[in-house]
Amino acid sequence: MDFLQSRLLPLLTLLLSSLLFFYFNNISKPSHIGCSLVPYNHYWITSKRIVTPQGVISGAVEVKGEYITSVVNGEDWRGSVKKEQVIDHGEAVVMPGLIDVHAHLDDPGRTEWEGFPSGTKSAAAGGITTLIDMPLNSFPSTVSEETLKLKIEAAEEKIYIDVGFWGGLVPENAFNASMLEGLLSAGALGLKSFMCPSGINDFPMTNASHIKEGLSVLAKYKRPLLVHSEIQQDLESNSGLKDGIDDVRSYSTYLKSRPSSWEEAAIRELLTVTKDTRAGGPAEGAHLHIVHLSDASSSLDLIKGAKSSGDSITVETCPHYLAFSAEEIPDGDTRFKCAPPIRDAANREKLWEALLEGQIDMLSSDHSPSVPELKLFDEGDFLRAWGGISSLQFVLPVTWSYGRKYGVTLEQLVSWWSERPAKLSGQELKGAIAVGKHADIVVWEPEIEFDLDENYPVYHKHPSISAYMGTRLSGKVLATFVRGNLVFKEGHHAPAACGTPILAR
Ligand SMILES: NC(=O)N[C@H]1NC(=O)NC1=O
Ligand SMILES: [Zn+2]
Ligand SMILES: [Zn+2]
Repeated sequence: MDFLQSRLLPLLTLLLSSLLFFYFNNISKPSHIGCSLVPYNHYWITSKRIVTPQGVISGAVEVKGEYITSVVNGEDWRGSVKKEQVIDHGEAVVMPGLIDVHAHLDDPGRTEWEGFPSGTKSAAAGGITTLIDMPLNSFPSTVSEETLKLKIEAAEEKIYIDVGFWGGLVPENAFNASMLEGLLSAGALGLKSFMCPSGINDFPMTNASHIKEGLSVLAKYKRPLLVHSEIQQDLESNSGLKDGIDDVRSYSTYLKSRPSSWEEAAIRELLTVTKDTRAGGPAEGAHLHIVHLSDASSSLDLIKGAKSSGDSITVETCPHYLAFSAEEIPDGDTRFKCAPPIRDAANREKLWEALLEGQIDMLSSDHSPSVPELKLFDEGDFLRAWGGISSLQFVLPVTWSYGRKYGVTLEQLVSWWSERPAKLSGQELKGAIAVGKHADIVVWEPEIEFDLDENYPVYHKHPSISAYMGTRLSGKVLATFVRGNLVFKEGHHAPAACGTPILAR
C-alpha cells in the first residue's frame, strides 16, 4: 500500500495527465466551449476559389488553432487528412475576412442605437472578421485612457468578431501630450478627429493646429490619424439654397447645404500639416487617413498631389457613395442621409474610376446607426434627421453587386476590404490567406442573389433604417471564421461571443 501511494500513484497521475494533455491538444480537441460551430481545432477548408496573395487557387487552407498553417494549391493536402477534418466549400469563394476600419457600434452609452452584440453579429453575418470601432456616438467618447478602458469593459464577452478601437483627438486632449499618450499606451490603434461639428456634443471638432499636435504624438507610436474631412463654408449666394423656403424633404436641399467645397477646403487645410509626415519631416512615422471621401473631383486631385510629394496619406470611400446617387434618393427618405452627402451619378462614376485606378486606397462601412426616431421618418426632414448610413452586414454584397459592371475582381475586393485596412490598422496577422496569419476567413457565393426584404435575417439593431432594405443584392455569405472559430454559418452564430478586443502594443 505504501509503495502504491508513494511510487505508483504519482506515476499513474503523470501518465494520465500526459494522456489528457495529448488528447486535448489533438485534432479532436473541442474549441473553447461555444466559441465555434465546428468541433475541431485542426481542419482544412477546401474550395475551387481560394483568394491568396498569389492569386485565386483551387486547393485547401489548413487551420490549426487560431492560425493558417498551410495553403495548398491542388490536391496534395489529401494524404493523411481524415474526412471529418475537411470543410469542403465546393466552388464558393474563400477569402480573407473583411476588416472594417470605420464603424460606430455606440457601446457603451448608446446601446439602444446598436451595441457590441448586435453590431458584431451583423458584422460576422456579413463576412467581417475585424472591426475598428469609432470613438464617438458611444458615451462617453473614447478620448482618454479611462474612457478606452470603459470601451474594453463593454466589449468583454459581447463581441463575436475581433474589435479594435480608435481614440478621439479633440481640443481637450490635443495639446495635452500625456493624455494622448495615455490613450495610445492603453491600446488605441490610432486617433480620429472631425474638422466640422460631429453631431455629438462631447466630441468637438479640431482645427489644423490640433491635428498638427496629434500627428507629432502619433509619430512616436507610428499610428494613424483618421479625419472626417469637411470644413463648413459660408454658402455662396449662388448655392441655390434660399433661406428657409427650400423643401426640407427634398434631398437636393440637403445636398446643396453641404457642397463638395467643404471636403475640398478640409483636405486643402490637412495638406498643410501632412507635409510633416514625409521622410525626414517632424512627424515622420505618423500617417493621415481621410475617411469616407465623397467628392471625386478637386479633393481627389489634392490627395493625388500629396501622395506624389511623399506625404503619408491614404483615403477611403464607402459603399453608399458607390451604390447610390443623389438623383435617385426619394423625397423624405432620410435613410440616405449621411455626411458628406451622396452626390450625383457623375461623381459616383468618378469615385469608381478612382477606386479601380488605386487613387482611393480602401473601403469602409461608416456604419452609423441611430434609433429610428432620430431619422424623423414622419417629417422626412433631411436637414434635421440623424446623418448616418446603416450598412454593416451588407458591405460585401453591396461592393460586389454594384462593382460587377466595372469588372471588379476578387483580388480587388481583398485589397480594398482586407489587405489595406489591415495595414492601416497595424494588424500584421490579419488581411490575407497566408501561412502564419490568423484564420480570419469569409466563405461566400458571389452568384447567389437575394432580396433584402423583411424575411431576410438582418442582425442590425434597427434593420428598418438601412437604405439597402428593399434592394436585391448578389453575393451571399455562407460562413465566417475568426481566428479559427466558425462564428457564423448559414443563419446561425456561435453561441458564445469569443472575439477579442485588439489593443495596440
Ligand atoms: N457622428 C457620426 O457618426 N457621424 C457620421 N455620420 C455620417 O453620416 N457621417 C459621419 O461622420
Ligand atoms: Zn465622419
Ligand atoms: Zn463615421
